[in-house]
Parts: sequence; structure tokens; C-alpha cells
Amino acid sequence: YHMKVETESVQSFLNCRDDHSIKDFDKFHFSPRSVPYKHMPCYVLKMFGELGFINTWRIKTTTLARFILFVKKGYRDAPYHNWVHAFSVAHFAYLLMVNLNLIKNDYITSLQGLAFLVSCLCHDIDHRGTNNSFQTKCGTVLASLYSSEGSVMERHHLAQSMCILNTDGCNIFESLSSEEYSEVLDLLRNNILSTDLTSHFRMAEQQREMISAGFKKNDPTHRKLLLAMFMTCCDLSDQTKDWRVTKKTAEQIYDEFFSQGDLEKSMGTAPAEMMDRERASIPDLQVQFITNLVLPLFKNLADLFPAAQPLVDTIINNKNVWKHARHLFQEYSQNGTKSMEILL
Ligand SMILES: Cc1nc2ccc(C(=O)N[C@]34C[C@H]5C[C@H](C[C@H](C5)C3)C4)cc2n2c(-c3ccccc3Cl)nnc12
Ligand SMILES: [Mg+2]
Repeated sequence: YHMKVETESVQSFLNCRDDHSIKDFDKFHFSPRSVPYKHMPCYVLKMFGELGFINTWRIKTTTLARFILFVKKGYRDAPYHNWVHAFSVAHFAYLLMVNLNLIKNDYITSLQGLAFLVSCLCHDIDHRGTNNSFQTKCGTVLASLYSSEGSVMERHHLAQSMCILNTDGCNIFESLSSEEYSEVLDLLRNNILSTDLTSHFRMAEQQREMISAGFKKNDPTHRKLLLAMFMTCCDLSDQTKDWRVTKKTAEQIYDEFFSQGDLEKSMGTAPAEMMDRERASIPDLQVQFITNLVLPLFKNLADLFPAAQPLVDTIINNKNVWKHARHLFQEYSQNGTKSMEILL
């Protein structure tokens, strides 16, 4: 059996070298969800290589390969919060570093870049398809562990990531010096905890001020705010792709949300509107989410990096499609059509 697992896992790292069907992998418009599922681990390895992390941080390829497979295995088969989501979030981190030359123009150091990519890959490990308020409301084990500090799920994702790093043959940071090691773990913690949207709302104001006052490259607070901003951009990067991608993502997210709402109803608690399939209007919720969260965030990014402006334009396009879809939904949902099917 072990032989089978080993050969299978080795196999999953060989086949992207000869996969010439993938073009534009380095471009903002590329959808990482179009990469064949079985090639994803190999493309993660490729991203580490292209960014120079394997050489700079003396990462053993076998260790990195094993780490990637353990991270992949750490994800559950949730409708949205699964390995494909993790791969797409990590891919956007790669796109930011490559297209905005973040390390070359020393917006971030190579160590911060390494931590950034690893954080994206690990940021939702072992997600159960239910959010923080569900953990606290239903008194789950994770809530008993972390609800006093908040960001319950994010603390669990961090804990799971640490477990993998402490697993034999998986510690990709083993060649780092002790101060580099403690810095990279600190970065992992800050990055993963910053993917809690509640804390994003708190930092959004400071990010706005930082951008308008002028970003200072050697200001440690600015660095922290910038990395937190990047993490949220990666987490929401499906919004920067064409309509088909954002529509499919919405289907997966509301599949998860509505299942949580059903669960809450069966437990006798009333779900939030966005979790309640009887009350939620997906186009309205998406217009709000894009207006209140996604657009301000990517406008900040484009203010600092003009090369990111096309992302803002795509987001505005998608928002207009949702606005246009709103009245289509009202018309169709009268006669019970499963609303998302009406959208091309
Ligand atoms: C397309 C899309 N729509 C989304 C609509 C809504 C929410 C959402 O959690 N809203 C909030 C709204 C307020 C203040 C906080 C805490 C709660 C109360 C719930 C956030 C997320 C959405 N989201 C995400 C996403 C990003 C990070 C974590 C989890 C997810 Cl699901 N990624 N893509 C999307
Ligand atoms: Mg998360």
C-alpha cells in the first residue's frame, strides 16, 4: 500500500513539466481552477521554484513535495473551502509577486514572500464548511479551544499548519536559521489570522490611511498591513476572474452557506439571511459584498500598484452582471426556477 501511495505521490509531481496545454499561467486573467486537479501539487512546486524559494531557502524538493501532499490531504471536501480554493489562493499570491515584482522592488522580503505563499496554501486547512459564528453559536470543539481569542477557524487552520510542519520529513523551513525560523512562523500566524474577514474590516481603515498617506517600505506596521491586505486579495481573488469563475464560486459558497443555514435551523437557531436559502437573494448579497469589501480592497491595491487596475475593471464588470441579474432573479424565482441556472 505504501508503495502505491509513494508512486502515486511521486507521479503527481512529474506530469506538469510536460503539460504544455497551460498558457498564461503567470497572467492575472488566468484561472487556476482550470488547472487539471491531479496537476495542482506539481504547479505548487513550480511556483516555489519560479519564485526562487527552493534555492534561496535551501528547501529539499522531497520535503516540499511531501509538505504539499500533506497540506492537500488536510483539506476536506467542502463545496468551496477545499484544496482547489487553497490552490487558487496560493496561485494569486504567486501572480502578485510575479506581476508586481514585490520582492525585486522590496515591497516584501524573500522570507516574507515564502511565508506569504505558504500561508495562502495553508490558510483554510481542515475547514468544515461552517463559519466562525457557527462554531461559537453551536459550541463546537473548535469554539471551546479558541472562541475566547476570536477568529476560531483561522486559529485552527494555523494549528493544523504547524502540525504539518512538525511532521517528519515535512518541515520546509528546516534549513532556516533560528531567527529566520521564528520570523517565518510569526508571519504565518499574522497572515493566516488576517484571513478572518471580521479582522479585515478593522484593518481596512488603516490600510486606506496607509495608502493615501503614502506607503513606507521600511515601516514594519506598513509591511504588516500590506501583507494582511495581500492575504485578503488572494482569498477573494476569484472575484478578479471572468464571470463564469465568479458565478461558479458564488454557487459553491452559497451551497456551503445554505447547508450551514439548514443545519442551524435543524438545531433550532435562526440563520443569518445570507445563510438562509428561503431569504437570501444571491445577486443582492454579491452586489453588497463587492461594493462593501471587494472593490475598496482592490482599489487600494491598484492605488499602490497601477498594474493591478485591470483587476478592478474586471470586478466592476462582474458587479454589473450581478446587478443586471437581480431583476432576472426576481422574474424567474417566482416560478421556482433554481435561480443560478438562469445565468449564462
Ligand atoms: C463571493 C464571496 N461572498 C461572500 C459573502 C459573505 C462572506 C462573509 O463571510 N461575510 C461576513 C459579513 C459580516 C462580517 C464578516 C463576518 C460575518 C458578518 C460574515 C464577513 C464571505 C464571502 N466570500 C468569501 C470568504 C472570504 C473569507 C472567509 C470566508 C468567505 Cl466565504 N470569499 N468569497 C466570498
Ligand atoms: Mg478562511
